[in-house]
Amino acid sequence: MKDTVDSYVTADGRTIGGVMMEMRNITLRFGGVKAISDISFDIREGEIRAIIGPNGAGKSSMLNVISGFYHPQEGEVWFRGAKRPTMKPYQVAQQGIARTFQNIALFEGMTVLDNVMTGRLNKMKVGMFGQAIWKGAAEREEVENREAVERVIDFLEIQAIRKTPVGRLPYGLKKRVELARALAAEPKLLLLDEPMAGMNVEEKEDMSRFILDVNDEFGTTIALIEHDMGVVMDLSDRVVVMDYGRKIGDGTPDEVRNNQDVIDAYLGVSHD
Ligand SMILES: Nc1ncnc2c1ncn2[C@@H]1O[C@H](COP(=O)(O)OP(=O)(O)OP(=O)(O)O)[C@@H](O)[C@H]1O
Repeated sequence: MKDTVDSYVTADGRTIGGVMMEMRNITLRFGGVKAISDISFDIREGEIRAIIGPNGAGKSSMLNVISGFYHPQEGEVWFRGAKRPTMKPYQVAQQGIARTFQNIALFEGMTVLDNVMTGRLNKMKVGMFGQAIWKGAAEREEVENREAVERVIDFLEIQAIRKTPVGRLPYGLKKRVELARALAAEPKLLLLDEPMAGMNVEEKEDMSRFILDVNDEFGTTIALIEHDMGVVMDLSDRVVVMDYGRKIGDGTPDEVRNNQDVIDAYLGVSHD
């Protein structure tokens, strides 16, 4: 039903719009290894979309295709109604797609504030040369950047640590700073690679709340990979399930939970 309508309202009152991103028949190989085998799915405006699957299923590879780090040998990526040409990651970022990484990728020696500021780099239009010529424009841009960063810092409740070097923070807070950096780019689509990995229960609860709030208050579309099933089923509107590079399920959390192929994959039932 949901695949055929333009938009719908979720049980908790959020509006999910039309298709934002479409992966069509994506195949990605590394030498002889087929990391992704002919997979198609879409992500709708305003949606929280999860990609799940056992280890080595191809989830990170898929996120890397979306963010332009990997280029599939076959298939097409469509974004907001247009087929995307082969793009470099920074070009994908300029289209409004930001991401976090499975292993935290922050500058440990830099403060929280400066790390979050790096999320604005793809927004800077004036550049070094321009700064010398258009002083006014450069100053305006600087103010805009500062304001956007401060908004995110407030939103994610990390004011108290804004001057702290990231290397000194506990793991859960580093993950939150990474989210802040991605949000500073004001993305239309936010990709989260295992946002809860390595977190304790309380940290997971906090992160879940922030993800829901980002989606609700900024209207950001979110695609995430996550191993914690409880979290995935609570957070997501729809779930894609991968196994050995293939798509074995796609639907609401309830549909996926009751899908026999998915149950088999998680129980480790052998393949023919
Ligand atoms: N850069 C690469 N070079 C070669 N093989 C790769 C590369 N990246 C991924 N693979 C292979 O592609 C397959 C899918 O890996 P991928 O990391 O996408 O799976 P995953 O579902 O994200 O796994 P995990 O949950 O363990 O992170 C694996 O067999 C992996 O070894």
